Amino acid sequence: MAGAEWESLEQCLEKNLPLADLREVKRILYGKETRELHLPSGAFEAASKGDFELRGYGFEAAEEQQRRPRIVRVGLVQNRTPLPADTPVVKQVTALHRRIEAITEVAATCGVNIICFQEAWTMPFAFCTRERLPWTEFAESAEDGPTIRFCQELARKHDMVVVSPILERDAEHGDVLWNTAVVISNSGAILGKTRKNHIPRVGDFNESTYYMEGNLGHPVFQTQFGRIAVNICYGRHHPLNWLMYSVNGAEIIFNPSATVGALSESLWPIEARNAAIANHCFTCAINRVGEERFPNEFTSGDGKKAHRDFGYFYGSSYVAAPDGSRTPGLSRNQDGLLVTELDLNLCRQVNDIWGFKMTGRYEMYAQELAEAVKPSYSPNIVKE
Ligand SMILES: NC(=O)NCCC(=O)O
Repeated sequence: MAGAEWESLEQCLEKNLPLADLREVKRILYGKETRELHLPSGAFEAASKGDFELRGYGFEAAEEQQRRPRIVRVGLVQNRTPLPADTPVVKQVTALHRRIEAITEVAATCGVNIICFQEAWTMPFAFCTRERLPWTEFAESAEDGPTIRFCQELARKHDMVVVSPILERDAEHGDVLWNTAVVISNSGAILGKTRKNHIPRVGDFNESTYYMEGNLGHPVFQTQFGRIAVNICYGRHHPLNWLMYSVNGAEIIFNPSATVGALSESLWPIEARNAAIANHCFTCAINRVGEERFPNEFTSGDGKKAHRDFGYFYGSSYVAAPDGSRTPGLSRNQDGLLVTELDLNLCRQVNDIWGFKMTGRYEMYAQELAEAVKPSYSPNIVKE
């Protein structure tokens, strides 16, 4: 499996396909072409100086007579952990704060209204180790922890909604840990939090050692820029999880993730895009970048030799639209900021064309599912 030396699927296609073929391949792989967004030259200079990729795209919606366009700019941030995993905890968190502060600064100059960081962005993805210390020391309060206060400052300074996925320690309820995303309004007030509903038990993703399945359901947050929800990482494999955010009215669903190439890279371009299509909403898939090495070797009961690293986090963050089109991905090997302009009117417009909300048989599914989860259930298989 390719590591950092292979930059992206897009770059490979552009390099190797004749123009006419490239157009058709892109039409099928990405839907209709997304417009390149004009971003300030100073932003590109700052990105290049700060050693991260900056890309901008825009999705169009048709003009309506009775509604004005509902334009919003989202920023997706993917990044490496800047310091080795055995550096003292506070140093690692501080370095990540500085990195994100610099990228958010550039996002502000690009007019970003809502920014979302990657899953558990304040720490290395240490859940593979199943060790407690020092990794549980990265957990902090979702109400007044240092990262939340830092994000509140960012939100106020840049008039930006901030979606901050962290490892949460809930001191009010037995000091329990959760995999949480905190949504901070552009006023700086905490709008609320949402927790990861599904915990992976696959490969080295041994996250059930640290926290339980989320208990907050599928909240949707009304922001000044639209209704948003957060489906954290592994939740993207569960179509009903996406559906429930959409049932509650989400227009944009963020999917902050941490996943590696050998496990999921072929699923990555499909799942968030499919969710955008099926739910008539925008989806924003974000993945971290690079390799993270841990001080002690670990195994995961899969016959593989003991190892110290997780494999390759392949970045490739992208945004998908309700009409099935999507932006190209950020690179597989660099920190990056993807700025995307959305017209939220597209959600209803596509709903009116395809009508999945109208034709979905939710009552029938609800009844059948309510039966199927009963221990006495017998599957409806018709036999000769
Ligand atoms: N962080 C996380 O849930 N990763 C699981 C692997 C995957 O969903 O690709």
